[in-house]
Order: sequence, then structure tokens, then C-alpha cells
Amino acid sequence: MAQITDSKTNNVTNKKVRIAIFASGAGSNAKKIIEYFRKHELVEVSLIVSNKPQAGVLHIAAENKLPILLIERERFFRGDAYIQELKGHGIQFIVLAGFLWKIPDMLIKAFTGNIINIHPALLPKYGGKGMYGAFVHEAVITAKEKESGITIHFVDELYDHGDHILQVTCPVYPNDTPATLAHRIHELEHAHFPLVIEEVIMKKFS
Ligand SMILES: Nc1nc2c(c(=O)[nH]1)N[C@@H](CN(C=O)c1ccc(C(=O)N[C@@H](CCC(=O)O)C(=O)O)cc1)CN2
Ligand SMILES: NCC(=O)N[C@@H]1O[C@H](COP(=O)([O-])[O-])[C@@H](O)[C@H]1O
Repeated sequence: MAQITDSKTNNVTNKKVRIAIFASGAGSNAKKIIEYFRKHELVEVSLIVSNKPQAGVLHIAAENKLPILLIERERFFRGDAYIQELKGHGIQFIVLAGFLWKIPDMLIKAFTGNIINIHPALLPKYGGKGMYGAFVHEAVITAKEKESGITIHFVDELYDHGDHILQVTCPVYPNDTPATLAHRIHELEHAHFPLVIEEVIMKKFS
């Protein structure tokens, strides 16, 4: 078993790095991430967090026998941001995969440098409040962009503002609809996000 060093405490351990996936929707990215790390030697998906009781990601969590944490607005934004629950699950790293609430400063500080997000466009364009899901693809198509893509970035106190880790482009065709573009973007996300998560965690914890 390889050894992991916690970058904050410098403790060396044989335990796996435990990650939580935050998602509000269908969870196709969460599914790919869970599958990628299923038998991984150093990383494990330990918790699925959602703010939507009917989110498809919760079915994916159940199918994979993963614990879930259903969060409520009041405690998330004006309480402890569920930090105690996350620490109680031993969470060291947070992945946002279609999570639609802003991560509060308190949670950012508790996991400084250890929260990453995937955005379905080439930031800094088409980011910020209101820019999520189909709204992003609609804006890209309306602007007659010739290309779009994905941005994987660290999360800071602002929406879509953190340092970029990876951007990958794809074409936008004249006859594209938000749905056809979303499908092309999802293919990029599924191909790249698990690998980027692994690379970032390996750099930080080993
Ligand atoms: N502190 C941060 N929190 C979050 C970030 C971030 O970069 N910093 N990224 C988002 C994900 N995201 C884009 O990648 C994003 C998600 C949602 C919104 C948005 O406008 N949300 C609406 C609420 C929608 C709802 O409740 O259904 C809003 O804030 O009014 C913008 C960008 C995750 N968190
Ligand atoms: N701005 C945030 C945002 O729009 N995130 C996007 O939500 C989708 C979630 O899909 P999934 O639930 O199937 O993984 C993904 O395309 C992700 O980039």
C-alpha cells in the first residue's frame, strides 16, 4: 500500500484520501468518478453531498452503497456549513460536480486548496451567477461561438474565479442545440475530470 502524506499535518498514513462529491443533478460526472476510484489504491469516494432530495446523484450513491449527506440552505449558509459532518466522514478533498449553490467562505477556509469544480465552458467567459447547466450552452450558442469546452478549477469565494487546472475545447456547430452541445461537453467531462482529480490529489497528498 502506498503512503499518503497529509499536506496540512505532514502526517504519513497508509489510509486512502477520502473525497466527497457535491452534486445537485443527474450525477453523470459523479458516476464516472465513483467508477474510476472504485478500486483505487490511494483515493476513495467516501460521501455524496446534495442539496436536492430528488437529485439523480442520490440514486447513484445508493447503487454504489455510498453514504449521502442531504444539506439544507439555512445550516449550509448560516450555520457550520456541515464542516463537522464532513470531518466526521474523514473528508479531505471536495469535488463539485454540478453543485448549484455557492460554497460559503467558512467551508472554503476549512478545505483551503482542496476543493475543485468543473464548469461546462471556457472560463472566464460564460461563468458566474446564473451560469449553470443549459443556461451556459444556450449563451454559447446565442453568441455564435465556434468552440466551447470545459474548465476544471480550484474553488475560491467567488463563482468560477479560482485558478484553472485544465481547459479542454470542443467545436460548436451551427446546428447545435443546448442538448447536443451538452452531450459533447459531458463526453469531455467524463474523460478528463477523474484523471484531473487523481492528479491533483497525488500532488497534494503524496
Ligand atoms: N465559492 C464557490 N462556490 C461554487 C463555485 C465556485 O467557483 N466558487 N462553483 C459552482 C459551480 N458553478 C459553476 O461551475 C455554478 C453553479 C451555480 C451557479 C448559480 O448561479 N446558482 C444559483 C442557484 C441555483 C439553484 O439554487 O438551483 C444562484 O447562485 O443563484 C453559478 C455557478 C458551485 N459553487
Ligand atoms: N456551473 C456549474 C455547472 O453548470 N456544472 C455542470 O453541471 C453538469 C452536471 O452534470 P451531471 O450531474 O450529469 O454530472 C455538468 O455539465 C457540469 O459541468
